[in-house]
Amino acid sequence: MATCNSTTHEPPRPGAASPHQQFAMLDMIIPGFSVFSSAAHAYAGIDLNLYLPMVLMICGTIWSWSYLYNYGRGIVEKHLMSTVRIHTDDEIFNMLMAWVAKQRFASKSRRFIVNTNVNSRAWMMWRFHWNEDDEDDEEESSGSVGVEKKKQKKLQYTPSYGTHIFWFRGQPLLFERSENREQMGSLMVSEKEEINISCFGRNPVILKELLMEARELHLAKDESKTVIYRGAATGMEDPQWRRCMARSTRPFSTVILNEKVKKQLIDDVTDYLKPATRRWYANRGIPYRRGYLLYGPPGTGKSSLSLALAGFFNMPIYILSLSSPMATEENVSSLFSSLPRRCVVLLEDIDSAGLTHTREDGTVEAIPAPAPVAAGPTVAVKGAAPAAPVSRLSLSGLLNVLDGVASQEGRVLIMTTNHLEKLDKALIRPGRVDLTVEFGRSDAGMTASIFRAIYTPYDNEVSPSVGTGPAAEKQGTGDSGSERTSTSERIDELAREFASRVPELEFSPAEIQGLLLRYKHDPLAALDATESWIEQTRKERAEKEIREAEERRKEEEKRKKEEGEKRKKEEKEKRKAKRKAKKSKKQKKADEEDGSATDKSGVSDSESDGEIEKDKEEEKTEETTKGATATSTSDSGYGTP
Ligand SMILES: Nc1ncnc2c1ncn2[C@@H]1O[C@H](COP(=O)(O)OP(=O)(O)OP(=O)(O)O)[C@@H](O)[C@H]1O
Repeated sequence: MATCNSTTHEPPRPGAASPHQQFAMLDMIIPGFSVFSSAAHAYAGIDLNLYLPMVLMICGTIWSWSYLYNYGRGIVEKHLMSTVRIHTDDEIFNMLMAWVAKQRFASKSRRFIVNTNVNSRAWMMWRFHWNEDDEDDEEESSGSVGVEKKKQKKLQYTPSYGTHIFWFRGQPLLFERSENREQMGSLMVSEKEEINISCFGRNPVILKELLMEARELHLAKDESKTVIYRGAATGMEDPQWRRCMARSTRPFSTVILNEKVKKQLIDDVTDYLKPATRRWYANRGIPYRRGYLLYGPPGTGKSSLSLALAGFFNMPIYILSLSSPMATEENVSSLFSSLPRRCVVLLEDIDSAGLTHTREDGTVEAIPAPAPVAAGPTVAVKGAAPAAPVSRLSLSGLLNVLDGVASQEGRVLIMTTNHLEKLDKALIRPGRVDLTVEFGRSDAGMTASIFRAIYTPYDNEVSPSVGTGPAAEKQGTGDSGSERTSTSERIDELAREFASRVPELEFSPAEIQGLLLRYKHDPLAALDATESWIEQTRKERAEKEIREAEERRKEEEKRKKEEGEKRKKEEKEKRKAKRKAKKSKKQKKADEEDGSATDKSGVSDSESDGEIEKDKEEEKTEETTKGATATSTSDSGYGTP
C-alpha cells in the first residue's frame, strides 16, 4: 500500500507520459485495461503498471517466436522439403485414407477421427460410396459358443486435423490434415478436407512411392472383384463416372446360357483384347472397337452376363442407362470421352425413347433437366427458376458418341434391350454390334440348372435336407465324400422333377430364382410350392397386363386429346394471323388514299370488314359445331335410353 501511495503522489517527470496518458494508450491496445487495473489496485493492492512491461515482453517474445517459426517453416518447406497435396474430390484421397487407416501412426495417434468408412466426405463423392458393400469393411466380432459370429462395420482410425509425424521406409514424413467446410450452392455443405504429405529433402520420390503403395493396396482389395461405375450427373457439375461398388466377381458358370454362345463370346473378347489384335486393327485403319448386343425379356440374364464378362477379363464395368433422365446428348458424350482405355461399357435400355426414331427423322425431344441429387437433407428453394430443358439423346447423337471422334477405342461395348424390334438398323449394324446374343425365358434345361445352382452345397456349407429318393438312401453312411455325392445326385433328381413341373418358356430365370430363394434351404418345400406359385404368377401377370393395357389406353387418349387441342390452337392462331393481315392491308389502303375517302374506298372498306366478320362467323360456327360434335360423341359414348 505504501509503495502504491508513494508512486501515486510522485510528480511526473518532464517528458514522461502521465499515468492518464499511459492508461489511454493501454486502453487502445487492451480495451478496458484502465478499469481492470484500477480494480486490481483498489481490491488486491496490485499495481499492474509495474508488471506491464514484463507481460508485454512475454507477449512480444511469443508473437516474434511464432512469426519467426512460421517464416522459418515456410522457407524450409519451400526450399528444403517436398510436399504432395491431395484433394477430397479425387479418388486418390480414398486410396490414401484407406492406406493411412492401416498404418501404426494412425492407430497410435492421440488425436484421431473415427469412421466406418474413410472415403471422401465431399458430398458428391460420398453419396456414391456410402452404400459400398466392400466385404473388407466388415469385421467379425466373436460371439459366444454356438452363436453365429456377427458381421459388424469395422471402425477405422485416421489422424485428426493438424500435423502428425510418421515414418515410411525409414524416413520421417509429415501428415497434415486440414478441414475446409464449404457451402455448396444454397443447399448443402460439403466437408472438404485437404491432406498434405511432406518429406525432408528436395526429392519427392518417397512421396510417390507412398502413393503407389496406397494405390496398389486399393487395387489388391479389388483383385477378385468387379468394380462397378455408374454414370451420374447432379446438374451442378459435369457428369462423371462414380464408383458405386466392388462386387465379388460372378463366375461365368453361374450365368445360365447356351454353352456354345458363352464360349463364342469369351473367345471373341479374348481375341479382341490381345495386343496383337490392336496392332492388326491399327495397321488396317479399322477402328479398334467391339460391340455386343444382348436382347431378351427382363430378368433373363443380360446384366448378369455383362458383369460376369467384366469379372472374367478383370475389367471395370461402366454402366449407363439410356432411359435415365440424365442420359442427355451432352452428358453421354462427356461420359464416353472420359472412359478408360480398357473397360466394359454397359449401355442399358437402348430402346428408350428418342433412340427408336430413325436417323433421318432426327427428332430431338426436350425433357426437363434432371434434378440434382443430394447426399444429405436438402431444402426446397421456393420460387426457384425451373431448370432449362435439355436435349434428350437422339439416335444420331448416340451414333456420334459410339463411333465419333470422341469415342474411346479399346473398350468392350455391351448394349442391352428388351425390344430388339424397336431398334434402328443403324444402331446395330456390323461395326457397332459384332455379336448378338438372344436371351429367352427358361426352358427345362435352364430351369433345372437354376435349381441345381441354388441348392448344390459348396464345400463350406451345410447340405440342405433333400428327403428320400433313390439317391438319398446313400446318405447317412458316414463317409462325407459319398454323402456329398449322394446329395448332389438327389438334387439332380429334384431339379429334373422341378423342371418337369415348370412350363417351358413361360417364366424368366429371375422369376424362377425368386421362387427358389423363398426356400433357400428347403428344396422339397420349393418343389411343393411350385404349382401354387405358377398359378399365382400367372394371375399376377394377367392383372399386370390388364393394368398396363389400361394405362396405355389412357395415355393414348391423353395424347389424342393433347394433339386435338394443339391443332385447335394452331388453327385459331392461323385465323388470328389472317385477320391481322387483312386489317393491316385495310389500314394500308386507307393510308394510301390519304384520308380522302371516296365512295369506292368506302365500298372496299366495308368489303374487308365484311370479310373479317365472315371469318369470325366461320370461327364461331366451327366452335359451335365442334361443341355439338363433342356433346353428341359423349352422348353416344354413354348411350341414351
Ligand atoms: N440366365 C441366367 N442365369 C443366371 N441367373 C440369371 C439368369 N437370368 C436371370 N438371372 C438372375 O435373375 C436376376 C436378374 O437378372 P438380370 O438383371 O441379369 O436380368 P436382365 O436380363 O438384365 O434384366 P433387365 O432386362 O430387366 O435388365 C439376377 O439375380 C440373376 O442372377
